[in-house]
Amino acid sequence: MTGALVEATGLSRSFGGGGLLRRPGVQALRGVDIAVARGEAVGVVGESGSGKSTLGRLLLGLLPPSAGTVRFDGQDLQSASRAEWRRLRRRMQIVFQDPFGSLDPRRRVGAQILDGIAIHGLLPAAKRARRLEELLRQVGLDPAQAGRFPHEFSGGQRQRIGIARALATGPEFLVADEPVSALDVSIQAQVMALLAELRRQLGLALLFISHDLPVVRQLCDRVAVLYLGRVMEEGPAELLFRAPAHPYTRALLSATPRLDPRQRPPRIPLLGEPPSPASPPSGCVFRTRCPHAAADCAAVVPVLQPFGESRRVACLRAAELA
Ligand SMILES: Nc1ncnc2c1ncn2[C@@H]1O[C@H](COP(=O)(O)OP(=O)(O)OP(=O)(O)O)[C@@H](O)[C@H]1O
Repeated sequence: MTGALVEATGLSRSFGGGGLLRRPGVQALRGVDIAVARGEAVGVVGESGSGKSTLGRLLLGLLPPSAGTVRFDGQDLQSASRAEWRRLRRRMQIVFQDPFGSLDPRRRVGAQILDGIAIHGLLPAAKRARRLEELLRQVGLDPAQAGRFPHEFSGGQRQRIGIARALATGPEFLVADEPVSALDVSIQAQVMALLAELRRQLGLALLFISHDLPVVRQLCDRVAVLYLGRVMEEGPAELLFRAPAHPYTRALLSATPRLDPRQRPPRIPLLGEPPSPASPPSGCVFRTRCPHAAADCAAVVPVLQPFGESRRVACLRAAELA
């Protein structure tokens, strides 16, 4: 892909194996080609063990590949000198799945957020407090909380701290490795909305690793489907989810009933819109979220953007009543 910020070609990675008993190793990635353009969000989906996290780490240069190359802004990570590597490193960051595990419980969060800035010597000490304040505001936290320890925050707040820490060095590329899967369902949407907003504001390129296919569909421009370390299918998110070409992608989507095109209910009119003439779905799959659950409304579904303030809720019953 021309103009890609991050581009991997023929990426393979194996773990272990060999030794006296010549045990076979694990081939985590096999000849993966993938590219992420500036400002683009690429989703990586696949079942557990398919190589998603390994791919993320290889793209960040946190793991060396067994074969293949990774280029960041045209620079080959493998052949970068120490000084070049340091300069590249601050331009790419990661948000981990487990915000608690990725924070040091004995250090105040403000100091941890500023780690990257200190390591890379990015700002004079006098300006760091100001930057910290800005970062905390950016992720929706109160700057007055900078002196607290990780255990004094909720799970969602801790993930916001992890995001602030990743943003501190002003990266252009962010790998988000299952960033919300360790969070309460009610909090997941807020953190996803934050990521989407930050990506828009900062023009971040994003590699978004997730099991949650609906979220990937909402957030990502393109999606790569991994299976046993190989990319089975890759393409624009909307197209891939609407008309998956590969049988494995179809199987993956079928395992997520909400996304299987054959099982998806017809489009539900938004509040105030006249009900669709198409036959309404027979049951409310989101009944717990439905404000009219007691009534016989057919469905309330998040339409197009199922998170944060951009959530659009539709309800046949409400449309009839409006
Ligand atoms: N450091 C390691 N040492 C040995 N094997 C590893 C290592 N890291 C990953 N693997 C193996 O490589 C394969 C791919 O792992 P990876 O974590 O990339 O998958 P994943 O798709 O991210 O899985 P999950 O969704 O469960 O996180 C797995 O079989 C895993 O056991």
